[in-house]
Amino acid sequence: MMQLQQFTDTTALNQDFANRLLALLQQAIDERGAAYLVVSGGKTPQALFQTLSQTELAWDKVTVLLADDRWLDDSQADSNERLVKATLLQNNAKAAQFISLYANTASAFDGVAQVLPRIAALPTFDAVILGMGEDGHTASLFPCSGQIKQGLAPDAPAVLATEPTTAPYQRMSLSLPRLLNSRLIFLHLVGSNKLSVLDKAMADTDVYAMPIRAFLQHPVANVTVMYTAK
Ligand SMILES: O=C1O[C@H](COP(=O)(O)O)[C@@H](O)[C@H](O)[C@H]1O
Repeated sequence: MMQLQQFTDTTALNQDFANRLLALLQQAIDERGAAYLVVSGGKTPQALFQTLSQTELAWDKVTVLLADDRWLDDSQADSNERLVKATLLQNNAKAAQFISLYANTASAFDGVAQVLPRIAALPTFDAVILGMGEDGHTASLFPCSGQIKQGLAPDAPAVLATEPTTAPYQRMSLSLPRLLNSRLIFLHLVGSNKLSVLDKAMADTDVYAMPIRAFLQHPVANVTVMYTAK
């Protein structure tokens, strides 16, 4: 199931999105003394992260982790961890805990044994913010990868290594069932090309061709799409 929220521009979207996230995180802190926020990397969320980092919240009670990362250490420009540290974990949000999806092993496949225990025992997330590529990938669940059936399986482990053939770097990605284990799921889209991809995703049901469908068309999960054209 999917609900589309459209905004006039990124400023309006980011303000509304930050307010929604704050309310969710505050509710989680009030109810269980801790909150869990899963974010995506790439270009789309950078301005949202900067807005969020300045908000008033007991950030020391918030744990932040990525939905996926490229198999790069955080000194590398394309590391999602580097992006989150430079934009979200700043200002007030500097106090948040961060769980890395990276380990210093030669390949992501070798790193799974180290990363899996960090994620597998976490409770239900409070909010997951997904991104989407133009091929319909989300997190690092790529349609072109040999691991896509494993990543979308209902009994998949919490994390898996993936190797896209149409994008650079091996990846570490949370799986479909681990990402679905969240109180709320958002899909963050900026640009009319992403709206066209969303339309294509809603027009068919083959999840292996466009993995974002597994979230948008899930029979129980409710995904809120936060969209602006510019
Ligand atoms: O490779 C990735 O791509 C997606 C989409 O990125 P964007 O630059 O189009 O916003 C992102 O959600 C994911 O975290 C990232 O690793």
